Amino acid sequence: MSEPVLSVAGLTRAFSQGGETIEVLRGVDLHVGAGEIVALLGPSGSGKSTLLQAVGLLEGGFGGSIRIAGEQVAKLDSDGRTRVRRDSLGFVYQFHHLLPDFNATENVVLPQLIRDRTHAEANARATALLSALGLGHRLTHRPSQLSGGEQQRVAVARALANQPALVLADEPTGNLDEATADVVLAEFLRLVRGEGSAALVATHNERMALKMDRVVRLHEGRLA
Ligand SMILES: Nc1ncnc2c1ncn2[C@@H]1O[C@H](COP(=O)(O)OP(=O)(O)OP(=O)(O)O)[C@@H](O)[C@H]1O
Repeated sequence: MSEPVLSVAGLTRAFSQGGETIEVLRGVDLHVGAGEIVALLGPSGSGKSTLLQAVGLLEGGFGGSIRIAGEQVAKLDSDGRTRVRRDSLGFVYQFHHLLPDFNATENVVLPQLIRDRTHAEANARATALLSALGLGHRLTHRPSQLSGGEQQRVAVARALANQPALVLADEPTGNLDEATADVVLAEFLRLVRGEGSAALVATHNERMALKMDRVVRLHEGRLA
């Protein structure tokens, strides 16, 4: 069997707050295979975002082991973390975090230029991804000129722009009404599968979680 895209072992994270220590992650073990889409389910405050931030190398202060695409990344310095995020990871958040002064295409082009693609290559890929998400008619709209669902589709295209081995998504449809959320999630899953990426998707929505390949549940700081 090929090595998992993500292997987390004994992951811990505690926060000190007002003289009290809150142990949010108490030894999380998790493996995500190549191309596998895993739902990370848990109630509010159970530590889903904390886990995604650790795996996304966005936060320090955790203990344990994290391997991404075969590389131990838990102890990398800032340059190393930036490299892994750029080369192996894509991110989708509840709120899109698109660059407001750039249009839809440009938001998907920019991360590719950091990977040394030519402008023509990056533009072609951005157009293909956005068109696959039904945004072929919105390529030059800025985020403020797009609906919430359209903005999230652009964020999905941006996350997949560099063909990441692993997409980390934190409540990717949490800001959308139920009907729009269903459509955007279906498109997200179709595109991630089509691209062959793996994904770890945090949600508190059981119904959405069941549309993914596997569900893991965060409970009292561990995965069940
Ligand atoms: N910087 C911090 N300092 C202190 N406590 C924190 C910090 N960040 C998170 N926590 C606490 O850790 C717990 C887990 O938070 P986290 O955001 O990971 O939960 P979550 O499962 O993503 O919740 P939600 O579904 O509401 O987004 C919460 O009780 C939160 O208050």
